[in-house]
Amino acid sequence: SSSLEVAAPSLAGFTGVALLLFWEQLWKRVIVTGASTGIGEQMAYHLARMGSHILVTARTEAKLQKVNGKLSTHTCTCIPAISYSTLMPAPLISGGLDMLILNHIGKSYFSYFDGDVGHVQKLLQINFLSYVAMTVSALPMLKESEGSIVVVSSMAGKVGFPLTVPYSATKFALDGFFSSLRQEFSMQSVNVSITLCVLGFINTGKISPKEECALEIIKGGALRQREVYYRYASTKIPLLIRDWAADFLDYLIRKCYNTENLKKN
Ligand SMILES: NC(=O)C1=CN([C@@H]2O[C@H](COP(=O)(O)OP(=O)(O)OC[C@H]3O[C@@H](n4cnc5c(N)ncnc54)[C@H](OP(=O)(O)O)[C@@H]3O)[C@@H](O)[C@H]2O)C=CC1
Ligand SMILES: C[C@H](CCC(=O)NCC(=O)O)[C@H]1CC[C@H]2[C@@H]3C(=O)C[C@@H]4C[C@H](O)CC[C@]4(C)[C@H]3CC[C@]12C
Repeated sequence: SSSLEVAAPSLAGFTGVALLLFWEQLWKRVIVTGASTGIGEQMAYHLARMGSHILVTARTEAKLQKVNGKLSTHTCTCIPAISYSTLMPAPLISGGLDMLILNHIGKSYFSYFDGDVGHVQKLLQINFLSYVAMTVSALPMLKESEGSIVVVSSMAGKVGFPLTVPYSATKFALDGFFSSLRQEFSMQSVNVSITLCVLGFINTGKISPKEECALEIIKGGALRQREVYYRYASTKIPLLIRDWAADFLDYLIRKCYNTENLKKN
């Protein structure tokens, strides 16, 4: 179909071709959270081109409506963050769910940890607990479809980067929860895949564009990969160093930061 043709140039290689061939059978009904901007928005566009039925969520209705306008026939729903623990948009999807892409994040700061426990708690609610709640609500449908959960995380959820303490804590929590859950799925023969996406810094330029990143996430989820690394070399290599020489990696990371103008706590 024309939608698949649009996606084709970016999906090079064997896995890309295989993915395109089985797309229709694999998963069509997808929820993308935090899809009003950034990587989530780009995932919505890719999925729409591939013919998926998508439900996008975010707090700001106006931004979502703009995205929805570009998606034409697809569903757009505004889910406020506060409702995440209790409300799941799943009932809005009639006929089931094939893939849940958990991507949204709350606002944090890029500075030394300021000791604000309330902020850590709030961020855990948005970046972690809401992911848990949505997973629990979606699980019956995902079990039924033998579908996939895709969790968007970060290098800051694998390595201790400075200046992102609350954010990093929420991303490490995701790894713990979903890695453990993956083990239990396997032990109980639950055929729902869990893909954790480890992203480096994404920008709008040529080095790590959000459009390409979004496609890599979708590909990894559809192929039921355990983890996605984007970009591969610049995320995977530091993680290999971490496993053998953690102090050395910490030192290399610190060397990249200019903290002269930062206020110490
Ligand atoms: N950009 C980067 O360099 C990197 C990003 N990542 C990860 O990629 C994912 C997407 O990041 P990115 O595209 O930069 O994010 P954006 O900041 O562009 O988008 C965040 C999305 O989450 C929504 N959101 C914001 N606050 C809340 C809230 N309180 N409750 C619910 N939704 C909220 C926003 O919409 P609204 O405000 O309307 O609610 C928006 O749709 C995240 O998981 C992030 O950790 C990982 C590594 C690097
Ligand atoms: C600087 C980190 C990336 C180091 C790295 O792996 N480089 C190789 C590559 O990028 O390919 C960044 C890894 C995660 C980033 C943070 C993040 O996850 C979310 C926020 C995004 C926001 O747009 C900027 C601030 C962030 C906290 C961002 C900061 C940079 C990272 C720590």
